[in-house]
Amino acid sequence: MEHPSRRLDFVTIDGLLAYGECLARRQPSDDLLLPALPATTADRRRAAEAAVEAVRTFVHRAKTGFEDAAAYRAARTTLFADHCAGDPLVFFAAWNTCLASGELQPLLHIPIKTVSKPTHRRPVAIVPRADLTPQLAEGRIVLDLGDDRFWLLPRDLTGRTLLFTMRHGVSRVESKTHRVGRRLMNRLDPERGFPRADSVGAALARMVGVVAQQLDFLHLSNYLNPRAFLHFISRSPNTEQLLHRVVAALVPDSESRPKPALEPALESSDFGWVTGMEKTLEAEEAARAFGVDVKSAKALLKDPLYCYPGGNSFFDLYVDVIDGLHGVGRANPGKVACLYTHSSTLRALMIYLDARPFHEAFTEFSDYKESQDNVVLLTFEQGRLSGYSTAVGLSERERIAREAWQTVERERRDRVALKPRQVKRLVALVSGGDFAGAGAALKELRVTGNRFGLDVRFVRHGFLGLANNWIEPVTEHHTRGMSSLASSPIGSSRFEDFKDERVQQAAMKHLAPYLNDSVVVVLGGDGSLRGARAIYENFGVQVIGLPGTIDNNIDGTTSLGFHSAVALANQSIESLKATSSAMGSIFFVEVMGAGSGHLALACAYQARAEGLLVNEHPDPDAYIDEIILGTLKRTLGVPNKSHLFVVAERTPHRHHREGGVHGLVDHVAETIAQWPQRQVKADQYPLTLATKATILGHTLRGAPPTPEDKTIAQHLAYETVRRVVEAPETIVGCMVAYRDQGTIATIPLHAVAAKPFNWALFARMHGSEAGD
Ligand SMILES: Nc1ncnc2c1ncn2[C@@H]1O[C@H](COP(=O)(O)OP(=O)(O)OP(=O)(O)O)[C@@H](O)[C@H]1O
Ligand SMILES: O=P(O)(O)OC[C@H]1O[C@](O)(CO)[C@@H](O)[C@@H]1O
Repeated sequence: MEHPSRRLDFVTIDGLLAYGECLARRQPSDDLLLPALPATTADRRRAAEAAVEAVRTFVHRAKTGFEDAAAYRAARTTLFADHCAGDPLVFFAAWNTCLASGELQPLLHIPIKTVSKPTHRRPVAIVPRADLTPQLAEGRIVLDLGDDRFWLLPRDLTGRTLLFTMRHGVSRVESKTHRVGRRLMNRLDPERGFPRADSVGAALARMVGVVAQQLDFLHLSNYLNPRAFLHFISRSPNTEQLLHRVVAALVPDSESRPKPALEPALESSDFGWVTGMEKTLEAEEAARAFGVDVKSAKALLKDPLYCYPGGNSFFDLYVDVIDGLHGVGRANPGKVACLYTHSSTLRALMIYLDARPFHEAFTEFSDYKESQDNVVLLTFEQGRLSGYSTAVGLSERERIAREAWQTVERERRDRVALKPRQVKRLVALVSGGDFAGAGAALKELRVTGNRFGLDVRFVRHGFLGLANNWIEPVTEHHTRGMSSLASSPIGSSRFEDFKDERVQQAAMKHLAPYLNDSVVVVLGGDGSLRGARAIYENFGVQVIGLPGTIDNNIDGTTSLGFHSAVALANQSIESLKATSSAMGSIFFVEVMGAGSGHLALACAYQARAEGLLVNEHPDPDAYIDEIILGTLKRTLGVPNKSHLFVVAERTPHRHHREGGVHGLVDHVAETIAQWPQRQVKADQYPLTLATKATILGHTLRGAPPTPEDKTIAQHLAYETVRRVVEAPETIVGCMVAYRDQGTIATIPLHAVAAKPFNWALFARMHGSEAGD
């Protein structure tokens, strides 16, 4: 993520004041509740400059966290009233000046109870067919929603709340093109809004009806009685209009309309003086005020911490929504609550429910608009909100992704030429960075392959070997002792030319004799699996991929080499911890993983390292200053305490252009030397604290294979051979994945994706996980 101070260096107090004052002079209309125009203050500039310091203090104080959203709001109100003289423009200028210099970033991580994302797995509400396991279904009602998705409902509502969260659909002023927000009394569009609201109601009624039948059938008491539902709306008329349409569908014969309650958490964003403006006009106005192009101006307006003139930021709304919905859940146990709200509320909810950190999820859901999900189904249980999904069809994004997937998956199957028991030969190669366990996999491919009557060949040095025709027959004698060998006994390579289709074409000449009755097994990381996919899709080679990379960055599987790399790293880490605790020294251990921090996290977690610097971190400089130096400030000098930090290769920071441990050691040593506690007093002889870096680098790729890696390798290889012989249509064109407890699954090569970083574990390591 680019640092805000670089993107927003055009933002100045003068620019902010000029822009804010210009907007504050807009003529209000009847349906807009714009903030009052502040009195003209000659000293507004000076007041804003002074308030910048107060914003900094606010951010500093915020880092210690807040009990709830109300406490956060109160602190913000004090900042506004006491340090900005209650002038929204002074607040606007001071706040956004700090935003532009990057000083507000820590707010995205402040612990606010009930708003911090839980680090535990959430109870899921809606799951795709592929993920529906007996464990998930246990004790739940499983309802088929169509489209291969299932809704898991509790068998009774004791201690739980069901929340049906709906947005208004299409209103007269559309949030796609305009800043709508809580200050504009918006109504449903008569032509498009009413039918949309009716379809939301019909879909909900259908689902409620189906569940009720199932509850009847299961002899469970029906807690889905629409007459007993609670209804909550915002102040905007369109939410009440939606409520009436939905209730008409849920209880068609009802005489009396339910009385909804106003719920503040359902209010939309506060856009202050921008309310009602066209978004393009807003961006043009900002571009003019700051003297930049529209694209640059949008970078400011789209920032989640950007505070609208006279209004709030998206982050403020997020805090209110998440805290407020927990409140609704807590206050109504055993009930079903229908919540009628706005797109920004649902966006906040999606971001919260997504497992990724706020800033990543914020980007993912940035295009959350009219055409997307209309109903979010939630269960509040054990103090937490559960997973989500749509009830009215799929969201636009989901549908597109799903259709594309189905088409490609059909094409994968169409390309499988092998029939059961037709395969006669198996050709294997290892590609990309080498890894432990390759030997064990190759040996098992040879042994099981021969047992199933296959002629087995190995290619030396990966795709490079294909291009050079280094394909060799293999016998028992070649693989003797191979399973315990480190790295790849048949070599590997990075061969960038293979991305060129002409080079692939040339390699095909050498594979020609194998095209009819053979399977090619590619062992390697994500890049190698892309190479495998290329020859499958471009030339119809019958390919199977096996995951092998110390990075362990492929989703849905453990990759070969990972466990061995962690085991070897652990030996060095434990040695360094021992000497650290004896000598009081500080150690930074750099492990590989320039593109992904899974290896670094695993090494750091099992060794109980003091901290972990990875590429995925949104702000490594802040991590160095706050966590690494902060920890050392507390722990240096504690008797027998070790000080060891794991650093992923090339993690960028401002102390060296190569990142990683480079420059870090000097920076830490120099900073520590300045600390008062390190100043030597007369007659004192403190321990000399060395600060050192150890780069484990390629040693981890050549790690000896652990029993775990050898076992995984054998499972993967055995299943590869068995399935390609017996049911090739289930495995050709796929990566064979190793799941927990020895389960083997296949993932189409076109669906191989990056493994998300385990932020939950990261948070737990730092003692900052939320929850009970
Ligand atoms: N898009 C592609 N098309 C064809 N071949 C590719 C493609 N991407 C990668 N390859 C081939 O796979 C090789 C290995 O890829 P890469 O260097 O990304 O390593 P990797 O398999 O991801 O392993 P590691 O995790 O160790 O980096 C490349 O050198 C190239 O030969
Ligand atoms: O030294 P090389 O071969 O360029 O590879 C370095 C990369 O390979 C990996 O070790 C994966 O094999 C990455 O962690 C690392 O960034």
